Amino acid sequence: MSTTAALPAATILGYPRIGADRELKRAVEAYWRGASDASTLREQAAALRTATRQRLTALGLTEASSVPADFTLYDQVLQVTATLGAVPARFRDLLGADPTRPGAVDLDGYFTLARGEGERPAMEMTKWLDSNYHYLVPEIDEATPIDYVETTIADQVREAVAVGVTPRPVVVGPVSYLLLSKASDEAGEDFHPLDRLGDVVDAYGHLLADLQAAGAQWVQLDEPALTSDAWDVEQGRILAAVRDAYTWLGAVVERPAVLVAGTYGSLGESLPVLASTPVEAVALDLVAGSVPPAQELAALEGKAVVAGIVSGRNIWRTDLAAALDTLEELRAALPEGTAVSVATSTSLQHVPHDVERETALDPAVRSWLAFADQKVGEVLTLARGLAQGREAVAAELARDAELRAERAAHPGVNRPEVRSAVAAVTDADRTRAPYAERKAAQDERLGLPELPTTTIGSFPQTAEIRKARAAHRRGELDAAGYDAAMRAEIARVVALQEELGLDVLVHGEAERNDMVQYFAELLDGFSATEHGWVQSYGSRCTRPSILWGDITRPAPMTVAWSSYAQSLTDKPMKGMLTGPVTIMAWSFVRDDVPRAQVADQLGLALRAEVADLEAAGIGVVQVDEPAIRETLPLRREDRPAYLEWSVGSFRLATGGAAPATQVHTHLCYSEFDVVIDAVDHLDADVTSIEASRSRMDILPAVAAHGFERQLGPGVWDIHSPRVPSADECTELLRRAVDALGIERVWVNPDCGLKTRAYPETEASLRNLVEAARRLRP
Ligand code: MET
Ligand SMILES: [Zn+2]
Repeated sequence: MSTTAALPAATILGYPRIGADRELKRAVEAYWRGASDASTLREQAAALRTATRQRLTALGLTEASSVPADFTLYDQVLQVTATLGAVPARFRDLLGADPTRPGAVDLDGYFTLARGEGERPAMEMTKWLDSNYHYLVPEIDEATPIDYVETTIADQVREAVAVGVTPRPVVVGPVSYLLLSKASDEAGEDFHPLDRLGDVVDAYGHLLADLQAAGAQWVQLDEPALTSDAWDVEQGRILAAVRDAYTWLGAVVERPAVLVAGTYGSLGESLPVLASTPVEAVALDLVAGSVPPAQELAALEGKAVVAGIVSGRNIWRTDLAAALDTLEELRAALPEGTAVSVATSTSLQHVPHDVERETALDPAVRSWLAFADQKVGEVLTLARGLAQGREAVAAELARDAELRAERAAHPGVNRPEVRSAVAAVTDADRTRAPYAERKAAQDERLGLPELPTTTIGSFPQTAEIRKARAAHRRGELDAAGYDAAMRAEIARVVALQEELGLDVLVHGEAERNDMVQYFAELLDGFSATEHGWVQSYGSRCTRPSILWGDITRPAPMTVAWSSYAQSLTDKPMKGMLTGPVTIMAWSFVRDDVPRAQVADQLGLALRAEVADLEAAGIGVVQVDEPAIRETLPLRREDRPAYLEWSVGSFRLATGGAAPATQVHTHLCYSEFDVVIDAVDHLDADVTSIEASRSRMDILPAVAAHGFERQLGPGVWDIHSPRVPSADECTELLRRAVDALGIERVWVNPDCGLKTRAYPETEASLRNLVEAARRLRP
């Protein structure tokens, strides 16, 4: 590297890829269906990139290297896997599909990695840090090919340069890539993906050279994994990896300047290590993290600093005055003359595009929000304020202060009756009768056999259900017609469960489009958006609700459906609620009160719902908390406080239930072992978890922990259309019985059935019931 171009004064660390109207989703899904061909898809993707570049330029990101080049057709981690040709052994034949690019997958191969094919399961998907985005987990072993084999990332740079824009390519950095990987099934006993750091860094060296050749002046290497200290490898080894990787990459002769981005939290001990390497700039997340101590900042002498001060995670306007305070504090603590750029804290991929389009939203609420495009404006404003002084942005500061005051004074934001109800909560409200007493009362009331069978709640969402919901939304089906359609569906699902011989029935959740949105629409304090889509994974998007006010429950939310369902059967009907933590995790949550306050407000609303279900004669209530694991803080020291309020809110929701009411909870896609203690503290009578894919591996840990209540480790992996045989279910169940004792085991699938079709649902449930019967004494 000869000369380093200055970093732009304002930039963003990434931008949503899916398109303001989900163009990418439509384009790739049409391709998958065979409704378009590869060249059409490539053209559509290029058009989307062009539109994004033009949009960002029009919004004011006009300096060289201020527009990120971070596009990928599916996932940013998979993009690195493709770039390195680092595919799992079961997909190796896909390498070399394109003779012009030896060792690389082609377009179809890229999608096959993500989606699987025939007997070959897709690469595993898991949550990206503590966000709702899912990435594809690389599977690495001693023999995984790792090389610089494909040029998609550099091609994006060339494409932009050709139209006069110098973009800043964004790539997941080498250390995070390996920390986010898992050892493949073929790996040796002691292998850790970090063992391959040298090969990965070597490949990145070639990538950097190609980016330089393509015309990039800067490259951004995202190292979000460095802001967590909860990896399965010692911190010292991670720090050594950081030092080695960036010392080595710094020595690459032909390369752009390197910006290492520490996103989703503070870099902590990684910061001094990065400071000791030749990288040209470091990005700090000042939203999830904080301004580092002065002596660490002093070590950054000679490097540029990117200050991530506008949240890439939430949808609230930035408090501009407070942000300027932080930026000035940072600048004052840095060595004299350090260049400070203003940026978002993370990529904006977690937020929707443009709040201006939300014309149906209450204008007051809308005025408090900033989506991706508004955040670009905030970054530019703050950069101007930092460079020229507050007077230069006086109008923006005044407007922001005004909106902030309006928000604080809005009657829905602060409801005294809600605040005092939360303040009046006591420990007793979060405490049920001792388990032994509950167990006796529930056994007597429910009279269930040993190894009781149940499902997790939802039944397949058929085309008819979706049609009825859509017609109702469009006003073509009136409330009575919609109600009748849902009741007919409930009756069908109840009859099916009776025929299958299940013991605890569900109403099937036909009326729910989504397990969080359903409640958000019925509670006060939430708003929905029309266009607020964010990428969840691949082509899948969600439209999170906005939780902006104090929460109240104007009317019962589930009682009519559950009691209708109960009226159709003598078997116990399970009422079905979504827990406070999951409602929060899958919504955009207000930033003006502590999360513990919000959680307790939700807890109280759900507590009232539980009471109404009980009053309607429902004897079993399930409160789903699948998200309790995914919002676990990235740093261990922050976890106890989180678990305290999150567990507390669940207990508030369920703590009023009578001893004879059986409380269930359900967790899925979770590494159950890390939260086992917290789950134990939920004090649910029955907990269902995901366990079939891991062949019940979790059970010894559960048994060792001394988790004493009932557990339903899933015996059917509902994420796949495969029907497990009765033998297979029996075998899994036998393991569960051996580990836990027959009196504690429930028999259920891994998760809800709403994404499944009826044929495999019926066949699988039949086998599941059969397995329980075989093992009953
Ligand atoms: C993601 S957990 C899903 C739980 C919900 N009760 C269902 O069955 O769909
Ligand atoms: Zn689930």
